[in-house]
Amino acid sequence: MRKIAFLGPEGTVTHEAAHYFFAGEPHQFIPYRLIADAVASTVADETDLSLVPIENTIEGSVKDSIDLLVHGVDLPIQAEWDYPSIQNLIGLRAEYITSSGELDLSRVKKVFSKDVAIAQCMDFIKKHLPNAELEFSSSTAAGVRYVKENPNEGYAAIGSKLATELYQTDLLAPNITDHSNNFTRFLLIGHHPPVLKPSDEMKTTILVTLPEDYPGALHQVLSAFAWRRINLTKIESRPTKLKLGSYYFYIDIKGSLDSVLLPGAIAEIEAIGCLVRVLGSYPSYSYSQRAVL
Ligand SMILES: O=C(O)C(=O)Cc1ccccc1
Repeated sequence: MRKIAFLGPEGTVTHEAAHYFFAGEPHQFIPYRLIADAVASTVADETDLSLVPIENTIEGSVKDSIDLLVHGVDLPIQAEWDYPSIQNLIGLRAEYITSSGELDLSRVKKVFSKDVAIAQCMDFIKKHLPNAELEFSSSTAAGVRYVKENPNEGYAAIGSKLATELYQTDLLAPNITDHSNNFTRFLLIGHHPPVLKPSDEMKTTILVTLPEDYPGALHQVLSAFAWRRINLTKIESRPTKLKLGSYYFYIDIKGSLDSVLLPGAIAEIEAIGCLVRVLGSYPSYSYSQRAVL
């Protein structure tokens, strides 16, 4: 049985996703206050693995997670999954029912949620919650729990159905995400992988630092992949934090490090003076491939 750390408290989107990915497996899921705390527990060997949200269809990268992988820790990526992150408006229904029995969301004074979740529901907030201040919480479930603990204040939260059930709150409006195909990609990181079924798709993630004063270096990096017809699925620059204008490139590549061409491409970019760190070479699973274990 693996111990898997996740952003808590119980009922976060990550927790819901963990239940889905590991359905039927007797793993122990352990909640942490921050993604950084979850990952630190894996570094300290208190947990075997961490499940971290890395990217979202609407909001883009979850920067805390990318920066942890880039700067904070040296844990290999073992797998990735796509999960539909459906957000809901959650609260205590009795606070919003009018004398004629209708739900009046204009009474919501404050809405609590994780920054990425709020960003996924901005259209709904603008249209249906005209009087609500926005307040960030450390996770969606932390917001739902807070709303439960503070009744009669006109508070509501954005979070998962699982959180609605766990904190005995009501679903004020289901599925309020701005686009119906809102997916979040999760990474499983750590040194002790569970047994995984093979996937048709493998990915490799590398971190590249360009040599200084080398005009066209990024072009050369990209062309090392291009002429070998290796597909890149993501490239993002993150500051090295060492000096202004200096960046790491976080690159997701379709294919395994064991494939014929990829080691050659990496050797070529190293030859021009780039530093390359491999963050992992791992199976990639779509939502429908849940039975991976
Ligand atoms: O706060 C949560 O519930 C999380 O797990 C982070 C998150 C938020 C929104 C989409 C995906 C993950």
